[in-house]
Amino acid sequence: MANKSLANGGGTRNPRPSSLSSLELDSSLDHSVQTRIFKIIVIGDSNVGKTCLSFRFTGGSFPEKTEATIGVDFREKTVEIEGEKIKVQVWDTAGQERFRKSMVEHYYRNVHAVVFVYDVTKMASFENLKTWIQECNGHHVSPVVPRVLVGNKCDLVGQIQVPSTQRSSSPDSHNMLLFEASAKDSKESQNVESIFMCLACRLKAQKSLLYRDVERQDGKVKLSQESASKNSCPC
Ligand SMILES: Nc1nc2c(ncn2[C@@H]2O[C@H](COP(=O)(O)OP(=O)(O)OP(=O)(O)O)[C@@H](O)[C@H]2O)c(=O)[nH]1
Ligand SMILES: [Mg+2]
Repeated sequence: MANKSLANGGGTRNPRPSSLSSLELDSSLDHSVQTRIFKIIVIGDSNVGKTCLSFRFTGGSFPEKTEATIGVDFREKTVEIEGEKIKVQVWDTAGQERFRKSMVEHYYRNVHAVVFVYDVTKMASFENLKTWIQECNGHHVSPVVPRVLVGNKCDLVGQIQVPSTQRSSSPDSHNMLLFEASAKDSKESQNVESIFMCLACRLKAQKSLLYRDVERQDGKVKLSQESASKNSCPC
C-alpha cells in the first residue's frame, strides 16, 4: 500500500485517458497493458467515511483517528484478477468545499470509476448525493465509467436514518450498484473489499474487450471506444 497526499494540484500517474473516442498507442501496447492502473475516486459529503473506507481497502484496518481530508490522499493496492496484476489507485477526496475546490478538475480527469459515499445514519448525506452526481456529470465523465453507491457506517444499527427501500428506489441511484458497508466493523470488511474489487473486475472486463478490438493501422494500434461500453462483470 502507498499513501500520498496532494493538496495543491498535480496530476495523475494514470497513463491513459478513458474518455477519448479513439486512442492511438505504439506497438508496445502488449507490454504496457500488463501494468495497468485504475484510478477510482471516492466522493461524498464530509464525515461519511471516505478516508476510512479507502484505508480499510488498501491498508486492511480502520484508522483510529482521521482528520478532514485536504485536497486528496492517494492510496494504492495491487490486486490480481484472472492472473493479471492491476494497481488500484484510490483517490480519497475532500468532502469539505474549502478543501476541495482547487482540486475538483484533478479528481475527475482520466477517472476510471467513481464511488459515491453516504452515511446511513445521516439522511442529508444521502440527499446530497444528487449534488455529487451532478458534479460528476458536469465534468464530462464518460457514461462508460462505472459508478457505485456506498452506504457506510452500517455497524451503527440503532441509528440508521436511510431505510433500505429508499436507498434502492432513489432516482439518482438509477443504474448504480448499491453497497452497504462498514469501514469500522471488521466483519463487514469483505463488503468494502467487494466495492473496489467489483469495480476493478468491471474495468478489467471493459478494457479486455477494448484491447481485443484493436486494429493495427500503419504500425500503430487504434482502439475503439464503442467496445468499452460492454462488460462482463460478475457482480
Ligand atoms: N461507526 C462508524 N464510524 C465510521 C465509519 N467510517 C468512518 N467512521 C467515522 O466517521 C468519521 C469521519 O470519517 P472520515 O473517513 O474521516 O470521513 P471523510 O468522508 O473522509 O471526511 P472528509 O475527509 O472531511 O471528507 C470518523 O470519526 C470515523 O471514525 C464506519 O463504518 N462506522
Ligand atoms: Mg477524508
